[in-house]
Amino acid sequence: MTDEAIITARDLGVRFRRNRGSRRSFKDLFAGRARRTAPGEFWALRDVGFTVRTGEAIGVVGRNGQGKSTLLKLVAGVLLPDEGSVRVHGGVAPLIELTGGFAGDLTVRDNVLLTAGMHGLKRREIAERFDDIISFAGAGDVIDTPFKHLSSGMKVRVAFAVVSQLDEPVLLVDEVLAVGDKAFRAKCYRRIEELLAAGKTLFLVSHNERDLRRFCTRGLYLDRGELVLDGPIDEVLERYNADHPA
Ligand SMILES: Nc1ncnc2c1ncn2[C@@H]1O[C@H](COP(=O)(O)OP(=O)(O)OP(=O)(O)O)[C@@H](O)[C@H]1O
Repeated sequence: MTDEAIITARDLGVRFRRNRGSRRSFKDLFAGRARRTAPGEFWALRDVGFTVRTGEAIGVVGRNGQGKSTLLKLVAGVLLPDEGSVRVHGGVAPLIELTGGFAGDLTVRDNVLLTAGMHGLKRREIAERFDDIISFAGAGDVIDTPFKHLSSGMKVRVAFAVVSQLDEPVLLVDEVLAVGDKAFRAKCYRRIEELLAAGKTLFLVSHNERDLRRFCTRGLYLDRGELVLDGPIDEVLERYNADHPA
């Protein structure tokens, strides 16, 4: 691990509406920052700040709906904060929703090519890694199948296989891995260990304590959108368990 900060998050806030699809009305766009929380709105995250050094492995814990996925989406840059900022020095390989940002109508092959290309892999590098990706996923039979027709488990297999082959320095893994079967999960965990050994930075959202202790050195505990504790993973889990006994 080096002392270099790879992620800096300051005063992060994300506001959602409880009962409407769209996050912002046209009128809101002109109301500016002075606008207070309107009725029906709530803060999914508020005043969240932390710094991550290269090579750290961070476990994000909290009950359902407390802002964990929202935080990962901010780090991935797929969601913009309403307050504060998050800066990542380098690219992010996100495995954060079942679809992994894949295009449902495109085939597995085209999704692999597109994702690898979007993350800056050269044509030759993609060609070299393509077979490994397909074989890691066990997706040889579905290469030309539209992604949307894959089973949930197979979607995750393909997404993990690609994301873990990108050269980005930061890897984000949401609970999606829980969908994979036991043998595939074991394979993913070995791959995550290799990536950590290679100096990558990891964010892992999980409700599985064993996984969190296995991979993570540090924990972020979110409750009602607030960062309750940022510390060594053992301390964070102890506090979380004390607050919410099974
Ligand atoms: N696009 C959205 N519009 C409105 N509310 C949302 C949106 N996305 C998330 N939320 C809400 O924000 C809160 C935080 O959600 P988030 O998915 O970050 O929780 P989480 O801690 O990851 O939960 P889980 O453990 O269940 O995955 C929840 O109340 C959720 O319903």
